[in-house]
Amino acid sequence: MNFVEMLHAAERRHQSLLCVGLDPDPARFPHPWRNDPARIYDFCAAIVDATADLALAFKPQIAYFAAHRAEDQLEHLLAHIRVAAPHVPIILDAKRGDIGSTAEQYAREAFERYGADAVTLSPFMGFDSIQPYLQYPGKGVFLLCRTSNPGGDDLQNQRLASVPGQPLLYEHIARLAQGPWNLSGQLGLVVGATYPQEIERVRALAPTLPLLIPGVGAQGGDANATVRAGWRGSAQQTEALIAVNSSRAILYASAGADFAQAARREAERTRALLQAARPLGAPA
Ligand SMILES: O=C(O)c1cc(=O)[nH]c(=O)n1[C@@H]1O[C@H](COP(=O)(O)O)[C@@H](O)[C@H]1O
Repeated sequence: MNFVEMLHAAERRHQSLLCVGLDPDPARFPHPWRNDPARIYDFCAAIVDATADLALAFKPQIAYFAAHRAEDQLEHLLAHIRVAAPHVPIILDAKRGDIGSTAEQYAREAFERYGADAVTLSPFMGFDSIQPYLQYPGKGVFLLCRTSNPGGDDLQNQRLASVPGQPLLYEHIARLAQGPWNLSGQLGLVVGATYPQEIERVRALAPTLPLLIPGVGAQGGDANATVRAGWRGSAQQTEALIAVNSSRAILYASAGADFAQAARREAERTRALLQAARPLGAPA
């Protein structure tokens, strides 16, 4: 199964559009694990176990591991997800972007070392910085398009005077990803839940691509508006998926010993909000 097929299968199996983000911050762990980076694996594995049947995808954020010299724990975590949640694809949030020869090493890290099913990338350095990842058949590649942060405007909302139609930069990225760059059907786009109008625009420009949409939960994005803007489906089938990510709101729903149960409750709540927002006539 390729990444997109895995995503569709997980969506059907778990009736979920929720991507559970794994951004482990030891300073927010419950006692007695607080401030102990050696517990990153234990914390994340408990979250995975508590949400395995609720998630459309898991998204570990690599910086939260690397900053604590915990890459070995990340490897171990991906191996655990394969066993505990074998139907749930893993998006490694790395946001890489570099010249081809270096990108080859990053691609190897994501797909061979960690065994991720998909990766997030910055498209800033152009198509040759994306190509090495496309050499891995069946793997998914999400390109940053219209990010959830306020500073996303600085570049992404600039107009490109030299491109026919003078699109905004994020619109141009969406068109490239839907069209000429998507040689092997592996591309998807990242669009922030904090900007539903832009999600709608990206969806219009990229009708068949999976969208990774972070920004509900801690960043305050509206789950209902997000789904209505980005979800494409009919009564018969889902045409193009969205994976709506929430990290901190789930991970730190409780600071106590009940953190995993609280994470499950918050994941259930978010999943239900996303399901309820699907347009009428769409598959339940
Ligand atoms: O690529 C991402 O995942 C991403 C893109 C974006 O535009 N905004 C964004 O917040 N993210 C990531 O999504 C997660 C959001 O976390 P919460 O705000 O805690 O739900 C973090 O891991 C971010 O790095």
